[in-house]
Amino acid sequence: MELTAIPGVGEKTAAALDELADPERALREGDVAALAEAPGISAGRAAAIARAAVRHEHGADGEFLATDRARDVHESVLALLEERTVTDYAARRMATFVPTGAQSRIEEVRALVARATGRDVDPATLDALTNVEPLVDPPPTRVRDRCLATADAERYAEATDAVPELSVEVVDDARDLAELARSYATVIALDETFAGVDVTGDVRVRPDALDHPSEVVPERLLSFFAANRDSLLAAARVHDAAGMDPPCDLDALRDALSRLDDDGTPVGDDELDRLTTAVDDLDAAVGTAESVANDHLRTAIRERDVTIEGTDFLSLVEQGARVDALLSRELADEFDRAVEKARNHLLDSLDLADEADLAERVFGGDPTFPLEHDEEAVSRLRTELTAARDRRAARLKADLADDLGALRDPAERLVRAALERDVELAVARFADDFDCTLPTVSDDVSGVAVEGGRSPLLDVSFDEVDPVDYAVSGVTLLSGVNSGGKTSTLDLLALVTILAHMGLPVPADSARVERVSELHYYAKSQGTLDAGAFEATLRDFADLATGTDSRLVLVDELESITEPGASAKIIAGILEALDGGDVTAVFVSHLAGEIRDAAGIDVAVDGIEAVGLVDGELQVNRSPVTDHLARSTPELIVEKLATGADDPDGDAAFYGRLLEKF
Ligand SMILES: Nc1ncnc2c1ncn2[C@@H]1O[C@H](COP(=O)(O)OP(=O)(O)OP(=O)(O)O)[C@@H](O)[C@H]1O
Repeated sequence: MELTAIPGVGEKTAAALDELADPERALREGDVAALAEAPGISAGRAAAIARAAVRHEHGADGEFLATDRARDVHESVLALLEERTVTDYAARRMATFVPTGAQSRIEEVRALVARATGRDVDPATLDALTNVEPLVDPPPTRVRDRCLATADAERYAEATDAVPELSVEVVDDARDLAELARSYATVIALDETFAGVDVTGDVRVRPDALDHPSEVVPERLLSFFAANRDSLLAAARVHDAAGMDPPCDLDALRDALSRLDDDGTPVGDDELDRLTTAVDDLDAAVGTAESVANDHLRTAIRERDVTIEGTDFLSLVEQGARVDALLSRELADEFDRAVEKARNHLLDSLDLADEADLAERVFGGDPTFPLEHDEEAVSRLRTELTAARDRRAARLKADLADDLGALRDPAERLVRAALERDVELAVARFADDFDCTLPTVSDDVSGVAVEGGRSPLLDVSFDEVDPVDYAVSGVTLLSGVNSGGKTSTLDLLALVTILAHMGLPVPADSARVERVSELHYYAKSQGTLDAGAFEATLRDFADLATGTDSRLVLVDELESITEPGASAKIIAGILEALDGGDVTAVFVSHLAGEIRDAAGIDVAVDGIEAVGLVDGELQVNRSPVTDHLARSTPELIVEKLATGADDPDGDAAFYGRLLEKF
């Protein structure tokens, strides 16, 4: 797909979208989360791009929603759908459901609806969905124990880009490599020319390293899974709860994730835990072991009677001979026992079975009091333990990355499927909550016909909405009492038409909708317009009258834009212009009779009829009666007064004369 061919996508946006791994897939599937990952593209903009891409792909670049009121009704529909989503992703994805006149797009969404309405909306799935989010790529973290090395400037730039986690060093020869091997635990040489060089240290020659970044930096894969763990586990739960076929073995995924902590370090390995604790606690354990030994010696010395020969005593006094000699002679056994206690403490407390030889060298030597550890032996032990810990961690990372590598693509699919399920469940809930059915949308239908239509956009609760039957085609005036439901009927027609062209089910027992390419819905003006606004409105209608696309036109009380006499003539003229075109037009008006009289064509007039006044309240039949000019509210009130009047020469005569005027 040529990205700049999508309306609204310029060179800059196209370049930003090109940064994505698979922009075409994201556009095709309306994956707004993926689109919003492109640099500088906000979530709102991503939705607008996805909408434009959908229309473009189906050859429907024109705007179906031609007026503000039409766009408002669409927004209200989206709000009802969004309210029924669990994830932000699905809420944003709803914005890609646009009405179009393109049959292929309508069919595409209807296929989704067919899948969705068969779904069981169970609480466990909805609950699991709360933690599903689109996967994120965490920013690269610096890895300091490894580096890449190359003698080639181009490879250097390539490596810096491909593996930002590692520092890339320029080397000229084996000597440089050897130098690096002293600073890094592992050096990965990228040039074939280094194959076979003999250098001390862990130097690997991997000319293909940049093609396998997860082998060079398994940390990348591990931090990806660590960062997305909650979402992946939740997506796995969604699959289980909803009985979906997962793209990978979920137990294997759970097992691999349980071996990873939040910063991407492998966990759950006893040997790594042992080595890590041993390194961390070494100094403290040596100190305690020393105290154990010295406590033993102190007690032994305190309890011992020492007999000292005269010569020894003299030598002590005269030559300052050390007491150690005495210790060695008199307390050799106790010293040995103290050393053993210290060694055992060190071995036991740090669990050093494998490093016993090195550990034992920490205590020993000539008897002294207090007993002191051998710092050099401690340092050797520390070096050995640290190296073993790092080797173990590296191996575990490599093993875990190996297991997770195979799960990387399935993980994407797992989360995407769960998020798409949220979209489907929201549609299913919408259809269920408002008793919807899939309408017929076809070129063979003329106009719109709704049976048992109940608009969820009314200002009364859905349970209290009276079902409306109405079929209309061609150019029609809709008359009726005040507050009878004329505007609500236009809203219902607009709602059904928009939903039908989105491919979605409609809140009615049944509906047949002509496939059109534009909806023009004009809301009632809030009062008489000034000359400029009046002129602008007439120009709008001139465009509408001269347009050639198939259209549904809904207009609410256009007469309120100017004085009644002029309005009737203007509306009659507009209806004449629309008549005979590829248009279904419904004009709500209180001047239906006057307009019909002024029009040079036969204009159909339907009416919402008040069946009477009960306790001052109008009783209304909400379904317009075809070919019927409904009586107005004033007429009904005058009629009521005439019926109730009792003085034939007084009020009854007056109301009677008034009534005759209607
Ligand atoms: N199908 C319906 N079921 C229940 N209540 C309805 C229905 N249609 C309309 N109403 C109620 O009637 C009220 C008035 O409806 P609406 O504004 O559509 O009448 P109207 O004929 O356009 O009035 P006006 O002539 O004053 O413009 C609505 O606010 C709603 O409360």
